[in-house]
Amino acid sequence: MTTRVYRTDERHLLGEGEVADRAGLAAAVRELIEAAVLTAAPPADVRAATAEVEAATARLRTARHDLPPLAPPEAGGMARQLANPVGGALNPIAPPVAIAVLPDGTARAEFTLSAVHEGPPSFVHGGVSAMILDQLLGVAALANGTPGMTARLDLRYRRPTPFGVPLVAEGKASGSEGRKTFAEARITGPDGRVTVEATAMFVMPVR
Ligand SMILES: CCCCCCCC/C=C\CCCCCCCC(=O)SCCNC(=O)CCNC(=O)[C@H](O)C(C)(C)COP(=O)(O)OP(=O)(O)OC[C@H]1O[C@@H](n2cnc3c(N)ncnc32)[C@H](O)[C@@H]1OP(=O)(O)O
Repeated sequence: MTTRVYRTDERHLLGEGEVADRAGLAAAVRELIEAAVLTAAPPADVRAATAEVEAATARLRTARHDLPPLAPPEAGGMARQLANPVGGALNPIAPPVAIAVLPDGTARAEFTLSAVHEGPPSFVHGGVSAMILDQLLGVAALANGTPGMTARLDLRYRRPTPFGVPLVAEGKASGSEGRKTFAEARITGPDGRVTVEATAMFVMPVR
């Protein structure tokens, strides 16, 4: 099987106004997802809401692209991915994780997860923590000037990660050798204790 990789110039680029509209849609659908998981409305209301959601989906499907759109590059950069499943403003399934890069190259995000991210009862699903750390480590590798594809991601779940409270994820590149970049990161709970630690290796593929 070969997968076609689309070039950036084949992708639809959104203007700033469209980005704001689409981010608004994604935020509303994110609320819908939480409402769908947690609703205690009577069955007739659930069925009526289902019909309304189906109507909205049909309306949006009247015209579609094959792949998520991108935002135009900022000065001299690459076209920006806005529908990434970790923190992408246009992607309703993305948990609300906005990653900033600090002057020393640390990638950092403060975020609060919710009941829709539950794995073990009352705690965050380990795959959700892994997804967030993979992205944060990838941003740290990029900030180091040595981006790549995740080749290894090693996780140590030290304590259960709570939802509904502010969490901090931080990570940084620790070195690189040729096409390989190493990085480490962690998620910390509101009590300052680490819940998950991760190390990763990114490899820049040979084209
Ligand atoms: C096209 C652009 C690429 C980069 C773009 C980055 C943009 C960043 C932008 C924004 C930041 C966003 C952040 C994103 C974060 C999320 C990232 C993901 O989720 S990535 C999806 C999950 N990962 C995969 O699907 C990888 C699948 N695997 C592969 O494609 C290949 O295996 C790959 C590229 C990882 C390596 O393939 P080879 O053919 O280049 O590797 P060989 O030449 O065999 O190895 C090179 C060296 O690396 C070691 N190596 C390779 N893979 C290894 C592994 N899995 N474990 C240990 N060592 C490995 C080898 O032993 C070798 O080491 P020796 O030079 O001999 O010392």
